[in-house]
Amino acid sequence: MTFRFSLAVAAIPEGLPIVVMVTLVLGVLRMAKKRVIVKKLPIVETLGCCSVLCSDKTGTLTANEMTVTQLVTSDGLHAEVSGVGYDGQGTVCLLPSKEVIKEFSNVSVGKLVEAGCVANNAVIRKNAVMGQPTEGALMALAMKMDLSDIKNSYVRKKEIPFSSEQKWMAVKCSLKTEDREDIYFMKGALEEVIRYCTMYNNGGIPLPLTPQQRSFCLQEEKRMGSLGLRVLALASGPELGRLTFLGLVGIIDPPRVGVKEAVQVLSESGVSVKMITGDALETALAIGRNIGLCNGKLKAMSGEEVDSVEKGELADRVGKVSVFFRTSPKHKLKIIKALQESGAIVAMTGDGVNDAVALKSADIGIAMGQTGTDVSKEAANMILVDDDFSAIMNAVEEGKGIFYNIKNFVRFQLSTSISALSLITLSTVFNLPSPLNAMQILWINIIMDGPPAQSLGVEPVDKDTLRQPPRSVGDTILSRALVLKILMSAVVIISGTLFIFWKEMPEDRASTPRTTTMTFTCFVFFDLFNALTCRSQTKLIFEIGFLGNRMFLYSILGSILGQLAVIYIPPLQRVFQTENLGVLDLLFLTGLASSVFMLSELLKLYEKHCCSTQRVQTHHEDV
Ligand SMILES: Nc1ncnc2c1ncn2[C@@H]1O[C@H](COP(=O)(O)OP(=O)(O)OP(=O)(O)O)[C@@H](O)[C@H]1O
Ligand SMILES: [Ca+2]
Repeated sequence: MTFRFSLAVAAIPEGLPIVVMVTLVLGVLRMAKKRVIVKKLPIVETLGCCSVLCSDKTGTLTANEMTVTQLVTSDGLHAEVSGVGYDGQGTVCLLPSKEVIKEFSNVSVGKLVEAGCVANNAVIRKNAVMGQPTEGALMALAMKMDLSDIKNSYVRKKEIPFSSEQKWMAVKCSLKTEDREDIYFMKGALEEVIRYCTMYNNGGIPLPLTPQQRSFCLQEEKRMGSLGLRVLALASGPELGRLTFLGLVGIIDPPRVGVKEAVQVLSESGVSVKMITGDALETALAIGRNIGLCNGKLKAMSGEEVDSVEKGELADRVGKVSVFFRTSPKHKLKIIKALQESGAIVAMTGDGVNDAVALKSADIGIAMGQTGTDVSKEAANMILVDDDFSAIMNAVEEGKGIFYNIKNFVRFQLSTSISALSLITLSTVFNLPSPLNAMQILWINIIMDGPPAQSLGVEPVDKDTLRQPPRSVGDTILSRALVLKILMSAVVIISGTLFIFWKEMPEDRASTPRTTTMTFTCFVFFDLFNALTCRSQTKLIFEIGFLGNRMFLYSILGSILGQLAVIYIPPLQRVFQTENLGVLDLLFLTGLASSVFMLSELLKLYEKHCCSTQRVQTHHEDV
């Protein structure tokens, strides 16, 4: 009895957690090859449930390579800026005259560019920016007008630094040469900057800022924004609250290559992509359309609105919104929490310090490896090494594939283990000699937990499975359908093996080496055929191809050779209590064992047929 009990223990698939772990680790390694670093193992599996991807705009969807392309002065002069990069190549031309402006040849443009250069912490050295790209763009503009040295004629006395909540920054300076009163230079979002202004610059002379003038600025901001430009307002004056408004600059930041395609694939596979940005509505919408967010049917919500909506109501509304604009870090957090409340599994990508909190609270935080800040990388649990947004798509597919593969080997291991346990139980109950001895059970155990199971974990997963919608977190691995399939395979294996056991049993009911060898080999063959059909839940073997998984082929081949060795090599025969079998015996066993494979393949065919007729029916109903 104790002997049988220990046999039963051996038949438990204790290798299951290890196989799951190894499969996850292999997944992480595969992802590393695709330039995605995963910091926590379970994230791989969570990716398959991801239903919403929130992305910060600047630096994630766009390249964060900022260039000023146009400007408007407060007195209504328009100018276009040519040249990209930071080498000072390019010109500023007034429109429509195309007159090239240098230094202060036009006072209004000169003052505007000067403010952008002085209220600035970026340094351009060897054609590269050190500091924020937005500020780098303003430095490059100053270089194009030969104004970049003007910063040195001021002494900076104080700085009110930029923050994503405040959305502006200012410096207090005095001229080095003259002993004049201090002067403030401010830059930031228009609606913030204009609150500190009482005057506007008109050809070098400050005039009171009238409502008409304000609405002109707003209109210009919208116009530039709808071209997808980030708009910054500039002002200067003796005191915050008594500033003179100088004008606006429009900064282009092109979408990253491949983002549009990635957004499309993600949407098709059921992940809805949302943009959360600190920029203004028009800019956000233009970029959103450009990258094909929500097929261009965009619904937007501002940070202010996020604040004003009741907590419960927010969860209902965020799902339908695809662009959040003028947000601060605390809004990003609120939006993610609301999405999670509505039942979504949320991934969030970001690059800045201001994204860190949101990255931490999302189910999957994704940071940019090259341009991202260290804080964001620390907070994230996944890093895109090359800042390649489309790598997220690969990672999500990997996540879905791994869950699918885990299901496959769980099916394989459980059906084997149930069969082995039942055989031992049945023989005990009916007081028969044990159909399998201890060494044989051990061998079966190795096959069950070892290479064949492991190789099911690396089965390449077909595109159809990857395009399926994200599974819900509540989905268990052991669904009812899967349990039924496991039981069905187990019943076939048990009946087949018992049949051989009965057939090979001599009259006196004392089992001989031939009896156990036949029963044992029968069970092992059943197991290998079972593994073959477990390679896919839905696809027939012809569809996935016999040679599709090299690891699997090797491990099955190894198992067959091992089995033959156990039967035919004398020293092993002694250990396993086996004896030689004839070719006909082997052929007969192969034929019998293939039944578990055939049956399961037929079931797949039947399910496919049902599925397609169902689809046709629903299609008819749709019509
Ligand atoms: N260096 C800066 N100085 C002054 N104002 C700035 C600066 N950088 C950005 N702004 C203003 O603040 C707004 C928000 O910028 P911020 O960098 O916080 O956005 P963000 O949340 O990082 O954007 P995204 O989510 O798109 O990356 C910008 O639209 C711009 O008007
Ligand atoms: Ca950013």
